[in-house]
Amino acid sequence: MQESAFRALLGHARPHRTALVAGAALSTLGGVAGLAQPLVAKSFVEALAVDEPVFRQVLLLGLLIVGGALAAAFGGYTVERAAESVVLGARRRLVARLPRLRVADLDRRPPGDLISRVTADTTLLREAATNNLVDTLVGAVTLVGMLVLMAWLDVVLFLAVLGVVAAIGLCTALVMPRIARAGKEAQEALGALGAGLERLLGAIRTVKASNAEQRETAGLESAAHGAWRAGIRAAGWGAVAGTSSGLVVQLAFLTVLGLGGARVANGSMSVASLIGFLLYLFYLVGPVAQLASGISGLQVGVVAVRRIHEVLELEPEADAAAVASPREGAEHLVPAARQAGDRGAAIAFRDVVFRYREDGPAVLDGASFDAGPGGLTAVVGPSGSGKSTLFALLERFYDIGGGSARIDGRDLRDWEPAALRRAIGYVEQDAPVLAGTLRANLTFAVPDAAPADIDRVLAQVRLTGLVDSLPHGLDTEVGHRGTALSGGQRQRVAIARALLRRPRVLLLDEATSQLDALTESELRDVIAEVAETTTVLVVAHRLSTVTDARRILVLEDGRVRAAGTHAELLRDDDLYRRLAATQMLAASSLADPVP
Ligand SMILES: Nc1ncnc2c1ncn2[C@@H]1O[C@H](COP(=O)(O)OP(=O)(O)OP(=O)(O)O)[C@@H](O)[C@H]1O
Repeated sequence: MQESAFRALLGHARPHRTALVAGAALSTLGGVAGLAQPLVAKSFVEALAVDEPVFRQVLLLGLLIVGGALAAAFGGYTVERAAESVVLGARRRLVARLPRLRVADLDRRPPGDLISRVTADTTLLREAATNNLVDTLVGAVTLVGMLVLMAWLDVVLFLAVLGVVAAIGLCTALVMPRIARAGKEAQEALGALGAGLERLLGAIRTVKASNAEQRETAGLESAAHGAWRAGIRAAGWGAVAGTSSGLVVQLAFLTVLGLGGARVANGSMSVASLIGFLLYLFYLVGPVAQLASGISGLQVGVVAVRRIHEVLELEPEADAAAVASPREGAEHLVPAARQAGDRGAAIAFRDVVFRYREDGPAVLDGASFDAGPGGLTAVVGPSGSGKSTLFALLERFYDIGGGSARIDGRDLRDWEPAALRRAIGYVEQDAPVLAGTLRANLTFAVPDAAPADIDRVLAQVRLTGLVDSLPHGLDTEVGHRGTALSGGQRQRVAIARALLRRPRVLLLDEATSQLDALTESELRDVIAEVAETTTVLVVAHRLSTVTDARRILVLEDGRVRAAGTHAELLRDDDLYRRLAATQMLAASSLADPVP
């Protein structure tokens, strides 16, 4: 995994290799120009002393100063630019992938942690895939070059130095995994911090109402402390690596001095070679330090890359864009192909079994029913009996585990999820409204909706009055999660959004629970009208809203235990009778009174 993560890290740098090499070369050139300046300055002073013309030296010095500064600046800029591009590349891949991940995979990961992978981990990647990589490569190449020159100067001393380099390698090998572990813990703690923040801010009213600010803050502080502790540990191990390699180089210096002195004394080495050798050793400190810092940065980068690739490697759903031109046979599910006289899709579930987790309980346990084409089918049953799960399966948020589920005779698993969803209007249980304008929310599924269609659905959901009263009409901002709207208004926006799609299947999950009785009854008429050309499935806790459904399915423990009209179920099904009795619906039509 370490190796494949390193390969993945190189993969992020590869598209920018030309810029990285050019930037590193320019920076080096800038450094060399700096080193040459004292020499020219010396020649300038010498020329002055003997009263010679100094024009050449002044020109050269000017060139070195300006050229060196420009090369260093441009080199630094080129590397930083490549670094930003590495981050951009990773973030673009992540943001393109995240919304296409399967709901089941997203369920298992807190959104805050995913956000931290897009923001914090990509930032770490920035240094690793550019500066740390350049440092490691330049350090390694310089080190090898110097070792070759040393071997050429004196083999015995070279072998002594080689022993020292091996000791540095050993130190590094021992310390680096610890730096990697600390880096991993720091990133995980940051992920936990993101997840905690998302939990806190996502339910801030409940947090305040429960006086839980302090408790929640304590959790966040502990995550922040975790990141701090791990960061400090990584810094400590980094210092150990740096210091021990420095010490080892000093040791090498003394060894070479002693051994070299002896070799010079017995005549097997010249003083000039010893001086040259010692100078190389002196210069070895730079590349060794560069290599150590490069490698320790790469350790942290590898952790970040691993976290990024954990997301990138998750299997995405089929690309929605690919479904814009539907596969052969899928055309009839695309709304544009909705035929005149289309009555909606036919849904058939047979012995459907479904578990959220492989080792979890069967949430649907042999559910069978038929709905449509067209007509209103209501799904009722105790809380937790699997009603919302039925809708999630129809949307292919999850795939069924057993039995068969078909739409228009075709197995759900054979539909491209995106094509399937184009045919369905879905109003979730808590009717989410997104930050943005009212118009953006309404046309979310049909961005090019005609104004007349928007007006039509607004009238259907009884929102025309609200829109007229708003200062900016449809262009009014609804706030984060639609907080500027009331619960009932949010539900109506969500219903309007689904209706605008002119779906073949309309799924309403407790979609009118927050409406006043009058508006709810008006919407019931609209839904009845829609049901003439659309297969409508409604989940309702309040049975009063579904008594006139063509068919009512009674769900219990993941099974459809009974199906029929309100009157039939009152007559034949105990559970339905009990549900109806608690809502005082049974009085007029109950043949067999509730015990
Ligand atoms: N994403 C999920 N991961 C794991 N279990 C889940 C998930 N969603 C629902 N469940 C479980 O599946 C069961 C059925 O849930 P579902 O939401 O379908 O019930 P429901 O009939 O719609 O309930 P309610 O009327 O309260 O909305 C519940 O026991 C619930 O805990």
